[in-house]
Amino acid sequence: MDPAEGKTEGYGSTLRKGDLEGKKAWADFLFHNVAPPAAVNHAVWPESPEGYREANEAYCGHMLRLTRELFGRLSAELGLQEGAMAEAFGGDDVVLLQKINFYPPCPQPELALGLAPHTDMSTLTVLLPDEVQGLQIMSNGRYKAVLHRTTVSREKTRMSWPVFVEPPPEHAVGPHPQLVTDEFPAKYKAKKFKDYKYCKINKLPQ
Ligand SMILES: O=C(O)CCC(=O)C(=O)O
Ligand SMILES: [Fe+2]
Repeated sequence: MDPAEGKTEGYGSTLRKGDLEGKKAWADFLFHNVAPPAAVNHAVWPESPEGYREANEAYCGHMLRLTRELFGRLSAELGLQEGAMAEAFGGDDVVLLQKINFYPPCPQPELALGLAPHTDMSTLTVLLPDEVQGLQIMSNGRYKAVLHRTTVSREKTRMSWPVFVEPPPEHAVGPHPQLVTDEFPAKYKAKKFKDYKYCKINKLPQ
């Protein structure tokens, strides 16, 4: 994968990123789209374990239902119609990007982090962690991107399976018109999601 070039599928590692706050990043990961069907490239899905594809497709169906439910509730909470957020983020073309994080045991966990502090680029992230502690939520606020990072364990491998819910790349994202008023003017410019992602990955102003 090469996120800076817009290739967000495939295997990657934080190891090569060098130093962060005097610590080493210590994680491997795999990204691949699971929805919509037109965005799925099975060539980047792992061939093992057996049944991976079937399990993932079933999981994706549940994720789509959950996403619809969450969008409905989040819209209602903002005083919008139930379908407003789902529609604003691409309707049936919404992209589900599966990531699998692998944090091997690290002999000196105090000198390492799994993932450096970051906010996700997605509209929503649904995270399935295993039982090994590691996710640290660093700040919080309703509907704001949450800064978070992960740590590593001395003895245990940790894994996590976030699904990033994203608008389609060509889809324009920006403040919902019904939420822009004289009192609350637009804080962000509307732009294509792929352009937003490009700026975020390359740390360019939005
Ligand atoms: O491993 C975790 O618990 C979180 C992973 C994460 O933040 C990410 O992959 O963006
Ligand atoms: Fe994250």
